[in-house]
Amino acid sequence: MNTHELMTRNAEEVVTAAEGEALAEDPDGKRAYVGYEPSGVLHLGHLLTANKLIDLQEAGFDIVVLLADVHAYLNGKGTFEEIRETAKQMRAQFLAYGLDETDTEFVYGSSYQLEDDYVLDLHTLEVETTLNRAQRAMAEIQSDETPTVSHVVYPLMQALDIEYLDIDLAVGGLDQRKVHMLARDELPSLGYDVRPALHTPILGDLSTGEGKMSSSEGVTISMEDDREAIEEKVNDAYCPPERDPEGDTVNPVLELFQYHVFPRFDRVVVDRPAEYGGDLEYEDFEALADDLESGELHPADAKTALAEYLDRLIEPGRERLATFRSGE
Ligand SMILES: N[C@@H](Cc1ccc(O)cc1)C(=O)O
Repeated sequence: MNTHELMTRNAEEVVTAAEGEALAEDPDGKRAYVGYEPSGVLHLGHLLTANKLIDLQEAGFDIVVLLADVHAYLNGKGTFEEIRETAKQMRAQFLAYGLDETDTEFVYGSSYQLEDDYVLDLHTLEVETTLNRAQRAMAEIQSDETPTVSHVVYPLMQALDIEYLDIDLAVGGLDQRKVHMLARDELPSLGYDVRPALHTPILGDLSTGEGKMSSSEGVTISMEDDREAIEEKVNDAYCPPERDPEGDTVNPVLELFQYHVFPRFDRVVVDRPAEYGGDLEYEDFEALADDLESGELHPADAKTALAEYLDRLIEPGRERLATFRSGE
């Protein structure tokens, strides 16, 4: 896979596509980042963007993971001390998941977001941006409680992070799109460059294939889940035999293979007893999806394999989490 393919596989869009292409031509020394509000336990939502970071790392980008402690604080996620502690756990789980320690820079937001220059730039952005625009930027990030002033400061700080972390490519789920657009529109008013953004899709809920999968809404798989819990969730997952069911529904089992399993494994083996035709082997997602659609691969066998591969992916992070919890 060439650099541009690695960069764009499984991505929903790059804004703009032309800027993305230019970047892919020479990724050496270029910096890509994702920011995460610290959360104690990683779930598949975090891992989807982490997979993209691993792709970008392989393509030659330098990776920055922002542990967005101040943002979590602004978003009402606890006391500052709690958030800092959680951020440490999160970092350990990301490393265990497969981000290369020597090529990944972890930065705490609070290490630079409280400095004079940053805060003054923030105030300038506050003057430049309408309340309405800042609120719209937050619509898909902030949970449904009553918005507070902190919720409109939040996206402006996220925009500034791109400049202060010296980022060449901002990465995030599609829910970050409006913040990235705000950054593209407003950074030049401070004399800073416009940077491209890459967005990953938001996957459907495991049990229904509808809406969005996250820890707060619906069923997801997290690093807290043991093999049994993963099997249970995957077994209960919606898995229609046809590939593209009508409307907004997706096949979550296929999505998990596409976005989580195939990017991280060269080959997927589905165990099947000899009397049912023996093992099946896949080197790419399309072949597996075709077999599921044609009936060659039974949904129950696909689910058994999916649970096994997800378990393998999550295992190292789960162990780190257990070590953390036992106080080591
Ligand atoms: N907005 C991101 C967190 C984030 C914060 C600051 C950033 O610079 C980037 C990302 C989220 O929803 O989790």
